[in-house]
Amino acid sequence: MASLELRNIVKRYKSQTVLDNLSLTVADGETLVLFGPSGAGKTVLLRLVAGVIDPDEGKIFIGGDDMTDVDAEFRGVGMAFQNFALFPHMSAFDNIATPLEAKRSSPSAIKAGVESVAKLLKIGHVLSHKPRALSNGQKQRTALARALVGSPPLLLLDDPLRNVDAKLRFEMRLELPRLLADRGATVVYVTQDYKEAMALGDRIAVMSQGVIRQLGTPEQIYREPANIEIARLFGDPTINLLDVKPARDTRGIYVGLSNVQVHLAGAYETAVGRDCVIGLRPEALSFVEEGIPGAIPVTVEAETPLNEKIVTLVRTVRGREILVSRPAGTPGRSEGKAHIAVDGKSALLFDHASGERIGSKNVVALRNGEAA
Ligand SMILES: Nc1ncnc2c1ncn2[C@@H]1O[C@H](COP(=O)(O)OP(=O)(O)OP(=O)(O)O)[C@@H](O)[C@H]1O
Repeated sequence: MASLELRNIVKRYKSQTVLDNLSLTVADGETLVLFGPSGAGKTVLLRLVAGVIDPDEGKIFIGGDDMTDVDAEFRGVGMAFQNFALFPHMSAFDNIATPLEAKRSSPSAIKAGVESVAKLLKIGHVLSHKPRALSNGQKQRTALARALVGSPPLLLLDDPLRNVDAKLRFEMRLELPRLLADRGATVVYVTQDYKEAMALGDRIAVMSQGVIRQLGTPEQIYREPANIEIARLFGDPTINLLDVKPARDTRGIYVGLSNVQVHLAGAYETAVGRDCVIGLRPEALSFVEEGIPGAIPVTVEAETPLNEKIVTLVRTVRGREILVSRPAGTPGRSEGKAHIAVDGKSALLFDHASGERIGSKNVVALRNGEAA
C-alpha cells in the first residue's frame, strides 16, 4: 500500500517560495500527473517526496506513515529523471540492478529481476552496453527499468520522455499506462506535455508558481478548465478565445458572434453586461450550410493537415480569426465563403479580467439574429 499525502508543504529557496502551502493526496495505485510550465515547482515536489530535500513546513505521508523525517532509502520510492542520471562507467544491466544491490538481493534474484524488466521495456539486447553506447530511447528505458526493478510501491517519474525523440515518445505514451497499471504502483508523473498528461494521468494536477491551480481527471480539465490559461494549455490546435459581452433577451443569456446570437444555458447571470471571453475548441466548430439556425458567415483563409485532423483558419465578417478542426477525410471548406456553427455543449465562458471560468458551460440554442 502506498498512498501519498502532502500536507501544507512549504519550500523556500532564499526569499523565493517555490511550493506555497501545497496539499495533495494520491490514492494507492493511482497515477497522478503534475503538469505545468518550467519553474512551477514540479521537480522540487518530487524531490521532497523522494526525501532528497526537506520541506520548510508541512508533512509527507506515504502509505499512511509520516515520512517527513525518514531518510530517502527507507521511503520505498523508485525514481526516474529527465536526464536519465545513469552511471556512465556501469553497463545497462548494472545500472538497472542498483536498487536490488542496495536491497542486498541474491545474484540470481538480481539477474531474474533485471532481465524481466528489461524484456518488458525491450532493452534485453543492450544490457551489456555502457550508457554512451545507448541511444537516447534506450537510455530512457534503462532509467525507467531501474526505477521499476525493485517494484517500489511509489514511483516518481520526472519528465522521463522529455529527452527522447517524437516517435519513441508516442510509443511510450501508449505503452506506459499499461506498464504502470500492471505493476500496481502509485505513480507521480511530471510532464510539460499536455498529451502525455492526458494519456497517462488518472488525475492531473495543473501547477504554476508553486500552487496547484486545478486538480481533476483529464476529461474534467479539458472540458471544464478552471481558467483561460489552463484552457489554452490543453488542446492542439489551441482553443479559440473571443471577447464577448453577454446580454439577455426573452430567451435567456446570449453572446453575439458576428450576426448570430449564441444562447448560453446555465448560471451565467453574473456575466450579463460584463467583459467576458468565450472559449470555443476548434473541434466544437463545424462547417454548415448557409441558412441553418446558428450559421455564422466566414471567409476561409487557409487549411492545414495536423495529424489526423484538418485545421482551417477562417475569418468572421468582423475580422475575428477562428480555427475550425475536423477529422481528416470528412467534408469541409478549403476556400471562399462558408458558414460555421458552434457545438453548444462545449463552449466555455471566462471572466475577462480574472481569466476564471464562469458558471455552467452549456450552450443550448443558436439562432440567427441582429448583431449583438
Ligand atoms: N536548489 C535550488 N536552489 C535555488 N532555487 C531552486 C533550487 N531548486 C529549484 N529552485 C527553484 O525552484 C523553482 C521550481 O523549480 P522546479 O525545478 O521544481 O521547476 P519545474 O516545475 O520542475 O520545472 P521544469 O519543468 O523546467 O523541470 C524554480 O524557480 C527554481 O529556480
